[in-house]
Amino acid sequence: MDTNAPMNKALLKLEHLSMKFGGLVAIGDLSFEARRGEITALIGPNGAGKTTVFNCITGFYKPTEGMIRFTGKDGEEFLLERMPDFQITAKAKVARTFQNIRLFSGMTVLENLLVAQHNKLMKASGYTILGLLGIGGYRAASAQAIEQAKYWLEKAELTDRADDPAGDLPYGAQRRLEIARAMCTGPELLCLDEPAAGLNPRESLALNTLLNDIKANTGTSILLIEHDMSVVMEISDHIVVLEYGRKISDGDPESVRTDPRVIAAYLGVDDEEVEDVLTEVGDEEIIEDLDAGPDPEHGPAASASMLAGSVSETVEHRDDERVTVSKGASKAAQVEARAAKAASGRTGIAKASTDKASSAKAKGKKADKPAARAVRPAAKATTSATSASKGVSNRLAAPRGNRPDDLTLIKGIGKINEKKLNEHGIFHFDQIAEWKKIDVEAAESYLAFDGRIAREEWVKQARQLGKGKTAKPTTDKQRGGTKS
Ligand SMILES: Nc1ncnc2c1ncn2[C@@H]1O[C@H](COP(=O)(O)OP(=O)(O)OP(=O)(O)O)[C@@H](O)[C@H]1O
Repeated sequence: MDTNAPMNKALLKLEHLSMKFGGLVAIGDLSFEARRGEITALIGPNGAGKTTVFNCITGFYKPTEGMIRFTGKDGEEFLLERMPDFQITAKAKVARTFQNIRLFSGMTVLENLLVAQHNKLMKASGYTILGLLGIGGYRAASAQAIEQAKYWLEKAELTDRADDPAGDLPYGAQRRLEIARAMCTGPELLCLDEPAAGLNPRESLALNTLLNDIKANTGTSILLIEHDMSVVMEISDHIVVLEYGRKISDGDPESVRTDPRVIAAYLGVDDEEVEDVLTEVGDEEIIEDLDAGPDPEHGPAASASMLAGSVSETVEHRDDERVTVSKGASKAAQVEARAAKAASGRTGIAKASTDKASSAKAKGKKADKPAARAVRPAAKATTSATSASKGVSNRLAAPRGNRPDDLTLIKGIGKINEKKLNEHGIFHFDQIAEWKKIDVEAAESYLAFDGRIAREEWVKQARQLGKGKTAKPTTDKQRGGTKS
């Protein structure tokens, strides 16, 4: 692989990209670039449009507007939005992995890596039987393919499992195998869709090592969608943040993690992510202020952001569905509005936020939260609303024996979601372990998730955890019963 191509120059440039599904603007006027030799992360709350961006880059979707310019290492330019997906892989050398693992699970680990090089081998065979029998370049190409596979087996720490069926590997190892398989195609750009999803800390570390190794030694650039902030902040050179399909922040990890628009965009969506940002920023008062919702004096106007652009109040989604985005739903826009309003003498958003947080405290109450931010099809929302009104079927008034389980041991549940679950009468692993589809829908509704509980396999995790329970001290609130 060529590691001599000019580094830090734009390899991928998205220019005013938009993607609409019916009336739903999944991506709106998005521009950013990914530079050669760097790891660029694309982050944002659920439904922000990250996967849609990937699908446009890799040719799964044709964008409604805009350009995707890709400059190869020899200077050749490709307009990806005009190319069919197989050419994007073969000519521009863009490889990707998916949110859900897509390996040949019945094949061995090694076979998966060799199959990835099928196109290269077929080309070397000249598509003739003589070629396949070893005349011409096939033999050399096949030896090279094996070397390549061995190299990536080692890098992915999978040499010992080379002959095992891929489906038998632990989850984290399967993730690394997917990346190794993509690397066997010799990509210039590797697009990874949530590679750390469902990994334990040890597996996350192994993933970080692998990605850093790719960056340091191969010349392959990486575009990464990831919710795990420890991975994003640790390995990214450059982060682009989306909210409702608009770019709200773009910069290095340091500038992005302290950007109040970013913190705001994450609030109320995914408590783990919020907690991570909170920890990074270390200012509870800013968070309290952002969580307090729109400033009633200022009004939840359309975004004042040059970056975020306006958020439509109501958009249509295919013919039979309708999606509503609440007025003022963009929290990034709320932050900007407050920043603009900050009186003279205040030196920045942090000070403004602190002042407002103090005044909210002084009034002894917290402003209403803005309406739920998740954008989802009406049909689904209706089902969820029905389920939510019933609630989960096995809720309790209080934890049994005043000893709730530590639900944060379920990967995907942070302190905020645990609190919400407790408020809805869920305290124990066995309760979650028994959830049926309707219960999952009800829980998703009040946690404002869309498919995440199933994706993160909470029910399965709860079953396993139920076998070796971990209890934690009961709070007064929990002893006093629940709201639902
Ligand atoms: N094929 C499609 N048809 C209709 N709407 C779609 C389609 N694909 C995506 N969307 C909508 O576009 C919006 C952005 O979705 P997308 O999957 O890109 O978000 P995301 O940021 O990747 O979310 P997540 O983090 O949950 O994976 C969502 O409102 C989604 O419902």
